[in-house]
Amino acid sequence: MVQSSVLGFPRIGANRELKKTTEAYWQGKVSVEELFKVGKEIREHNWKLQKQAGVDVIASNDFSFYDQVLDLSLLFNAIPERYAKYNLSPIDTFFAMGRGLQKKATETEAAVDVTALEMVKWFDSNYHYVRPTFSHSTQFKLNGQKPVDEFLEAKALGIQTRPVLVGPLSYLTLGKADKDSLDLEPLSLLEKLLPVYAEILKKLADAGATSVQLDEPVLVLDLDEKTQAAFKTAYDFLASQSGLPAITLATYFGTVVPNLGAIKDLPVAGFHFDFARNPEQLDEVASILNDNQTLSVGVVDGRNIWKNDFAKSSAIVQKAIEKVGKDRVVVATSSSLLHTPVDLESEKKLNPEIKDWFSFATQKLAEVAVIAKNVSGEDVSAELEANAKSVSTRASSNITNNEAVQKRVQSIDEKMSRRLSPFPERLAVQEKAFKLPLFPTTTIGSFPQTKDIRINRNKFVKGTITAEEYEKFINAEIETVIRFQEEIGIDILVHGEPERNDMVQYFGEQIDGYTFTTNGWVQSYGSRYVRPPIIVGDLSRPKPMSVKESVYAQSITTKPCKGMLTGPVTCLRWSFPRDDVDQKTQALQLALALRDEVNDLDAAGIKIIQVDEPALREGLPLRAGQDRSDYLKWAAESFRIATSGVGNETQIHSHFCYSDLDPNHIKALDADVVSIEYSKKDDPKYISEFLDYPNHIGLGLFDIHSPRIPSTEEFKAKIEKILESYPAEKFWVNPDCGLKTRGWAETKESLTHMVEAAKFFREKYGAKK
Ligand SMILES: Nc1nc2c(c(=O)[nH]1)N[C@@H](CNc1ccc(C(=O)N[C@@H](CCC(=O)N[C@@H](CCC(=O)N[C@@H](CCC(=O)O)C(=O)O)C(=O)O)C(=O)O)cc1)CN2
Ligand code: MET
Ligand SMILES: [Zn+2]
Repeated sequence: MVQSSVLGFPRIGANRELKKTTEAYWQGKVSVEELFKVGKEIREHNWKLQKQAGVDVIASNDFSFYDQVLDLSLLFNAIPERYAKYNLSPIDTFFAMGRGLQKKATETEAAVDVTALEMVKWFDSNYHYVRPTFSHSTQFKLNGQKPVDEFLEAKALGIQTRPVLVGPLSYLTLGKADKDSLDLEPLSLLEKLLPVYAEILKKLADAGATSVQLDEPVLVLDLDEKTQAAFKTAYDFLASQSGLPAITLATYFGTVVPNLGAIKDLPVAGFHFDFARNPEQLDEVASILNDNQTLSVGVVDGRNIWKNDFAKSSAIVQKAIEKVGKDRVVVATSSSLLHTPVDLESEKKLNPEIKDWFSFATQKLAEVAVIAKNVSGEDVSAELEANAKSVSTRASSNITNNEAVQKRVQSIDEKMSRRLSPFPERLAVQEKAFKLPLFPTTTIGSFPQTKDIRINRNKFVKGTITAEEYEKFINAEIETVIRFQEEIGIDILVHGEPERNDMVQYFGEQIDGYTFTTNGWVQSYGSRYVRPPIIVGDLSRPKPMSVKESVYAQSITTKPCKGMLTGPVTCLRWSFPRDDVDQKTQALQLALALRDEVNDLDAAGIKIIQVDEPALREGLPLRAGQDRSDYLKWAAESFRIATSGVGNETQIHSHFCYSDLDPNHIKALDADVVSIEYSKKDDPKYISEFLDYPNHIGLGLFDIHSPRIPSTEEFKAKIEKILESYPAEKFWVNPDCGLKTRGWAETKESLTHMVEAAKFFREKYGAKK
């Protein structure tokens, strides 16, 4: 019998229990015992669900209270001294590393003030991990035994699990040197790290684990020779230790073929590969297996919500069986299911025709089990038949086609993606029009999404308040935000985005060709989740989406008010895309919809328009090559199509966060002003890369993920440091990103300090001019 396997299950709970409890814990509203209890309940529920669905190989240690990479940093004691010094409990140290901590002194406890570690994109997904941060003083040792505890928890329920840990090479490669140790190369720590891996694996074996899954997703990236060679060092070392569980080395999100040399002859029990994304790698990866190694065939996509095509997947698995034999093949999800919503059954409002095309994490469990049965020769004809019917109904559905949209995409010409004049000419016109001071201050768009806003939106969605009442409420919120900004002296105001549940979902809900869920939450980072809208057909904008709110905001102030939109690439990347049409086409359709919106805003008198593209980098194919250059072309083209319908006097802004950007990618967008996340980029080299960027840049001066409030002096010191290399006349002052996840108290103070610092330099430089 061919086994079925799931690499990891969403840990947020069917009704976001994890978020609710963690946030309550942070607010001091629930005890640590209650927090741990909810974690345990979620784990138990998930394991039982998988068992019931007939999954043979079930993961443990896929749970985390914040992030699975941060779990390892805590487990291996990679805790920078600035956190360790407070002697907080392990869970509080963990949260402090994840999100920073600022606490006033009490009679019994000293004050705490520490920023969070850097948070970065997990490969090309909208999940973010906390970057391991090493220094010369990092001393790896086991700190607790979370994987063992969770393994034993499952065992007590009678469920034998396969613990999953990020593997040593991925853990180090995804990390970085701390600011006090910039000469440190993370990979140089491998020898010190390996014994600690061996120790935890040994403990797992002693607890009864017969196998473990070590995730090495870095194998789908371009790796230098040193890193490739280090795989052999690492896995030879683990194989030389006695009494460890059997290791399955798992890769996903791409093809491993260019790095085959790194994994050939590794002494592991088996490999897992992503065949949902790269079925073509089968021949080559199968050829490197020795006679005993198992092949875990990832065919059920862990990254999308489309129902699996059983016939197609079974054929891939059959081919794997032909190569290595039935006994050595496992049918699996392509990656952890972390990236998919929990359960389709909780969606009560979906059009039934469309709902039949989808499969969320819970449904994917059954898919893996059915495919395994099918290739084992069991009779699953009823399931196969139903599946074939769903697949063909979707293929022939006319919901997905809009000829007018297709024609418009075909008629795109080069002129549509070019601004009227080059930047210097635009700048001259804009300087006259806006008369901005040096160091102009602005924010990225959103202001605190308070409980009150969410409750009122919820009432509006449920129909307990009318559209008029809701609009009145939103306008009052906008007015509060405008008055606050006027009061502290911000130069370019925003309306605060109170009407938006999320920057992508909000637009998705207003664009034809999208569908959306009511409970399809997916973890983005920590306790923050998203409900990605789903692209099911050709995309078009029936009417303006953001004009009303922006125009209202501008109508109550004499200062310039910036309109904010989410760019085509980000709308695409943070949605579940179609898999029957290429991504470029979907991006161009979105670009045209947004172009209409930009033009409408412009016509309504909004002369500063920001089109956010924080997902631009995330969409970059993981490896250098043709795909990557194609992507960069159509991504930039999409942005420019969206923003080039306006005159020179209209100032186009864009915003980027959560990634190491390449200035060239940003240049290609030709935005007049860009704001980029910067506050946690400790490496001075980073800014030098932007020195020749011709247009204006706002470098993010504070971390918006943390409630921590930087002082005016701290802002001044940051600006001073940047001015050592960056020219004052191109320098805008703003936070790292939007403030929606912050509370008002810290928002007010932080922004006030930021503006004070800007004014200080304005005077200093003004005097010099
Ligand atoms: N899509 C997306 N991806 C992104 C970002 C982003 O902003 N959007 N930012 C970056 C970081 N990621 C982030 C992801 C989520 C959030 C975030 O704030 N999420 C909110 C949910 C936002 C949302 O959809 N809110 C809805 C639903 C809110 C809600 O929970 N309502 C209650 C009812 C009201 C109440 O009692 O509170 C309920 O449904 O139970 C709304 O406001 O309408 C959260 O988890 O808290 C922030 C950053 C990268 N990727
Ligand atoms: C993740 S980027 C967020 C941009 C958006 N305009 C905001 O301020 O929230
Ligand atoms: Zn941002």
